[in-house]
Amino acid sequence: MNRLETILAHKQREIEERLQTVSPEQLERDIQETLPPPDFREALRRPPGAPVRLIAEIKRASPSRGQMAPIANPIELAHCYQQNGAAAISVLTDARFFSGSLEDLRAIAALPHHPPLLRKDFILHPIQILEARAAGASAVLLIAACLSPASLRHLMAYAAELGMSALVEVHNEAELEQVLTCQPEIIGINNRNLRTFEVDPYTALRLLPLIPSPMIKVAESGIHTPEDAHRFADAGFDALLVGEALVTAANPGEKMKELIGVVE
Ligand SMILES: O=P(O)(O)OC[C@@H](O)[C@@H](O)c1c[nH]c2ccccc12
Repeated sequence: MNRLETILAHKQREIEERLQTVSPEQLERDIQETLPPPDFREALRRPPGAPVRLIAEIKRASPSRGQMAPIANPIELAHCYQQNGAAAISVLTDARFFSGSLEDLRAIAALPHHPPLLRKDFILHPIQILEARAAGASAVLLIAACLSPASLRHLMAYAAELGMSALVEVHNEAELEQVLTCQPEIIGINNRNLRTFEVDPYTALRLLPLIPSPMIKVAESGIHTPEDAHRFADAGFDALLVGEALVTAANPGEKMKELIGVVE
């Protein structure tokens, strides 16, 4: 099994357990009592001449890096991201491989005037989108490598029904071609191959010209230096998704300024 297959096998089991314990009706009632979440898509849109947007990620660990940062207080880190101009915050909610949780997301969603939150997980079933919305997320990640075109379309429609956005992630031309038939509003190009966890920073630059212009384009993974940020910003990406470089920085707020400060 490659790394992605191992993760997905585990995720299927986790979803089966969740379906035994959570009540969709209760989640729907909870949602009715909350305000609609802030608009993720609008937060990422970059008008001509404006600086590139930054999606700052809360990430403790990953299969490729192991434990990266303890992040004992995710609310404090989210607050720092908010103070330093994050357009949105990505919260890894997978526990087994990334040491995250839906609790992290819920706690951050309680911050006043927080930026839109993305549930970053391996989403295979609508219950995960319902849980994300109930926890306060504005958006979910949908990974083309994990989903058939039919299930991608179904999950995108369900997110829209709940007033949420979907960040649809691709890693190569074939995935992009499939995904474009579903007409997503936001496409993320992951420089990291989830089957091997290797990063090739040219992936996003190579695929960018193949994306029709009204779609919002996000470059993901392996962005560490101002030069990296500059390269993707100049190429025309609306937003950059950055995890490791921020969570391992001695001063994540300074690191954010360093990354977005260099782009005009
Ligand atoms: O830590 P990095 O290299 O800055 O990467 C962030 C983000 O792109 C990465 O966490 C990610 C992108 N797509 C994913 C899918 C699943 C898990 C994680 C990811």
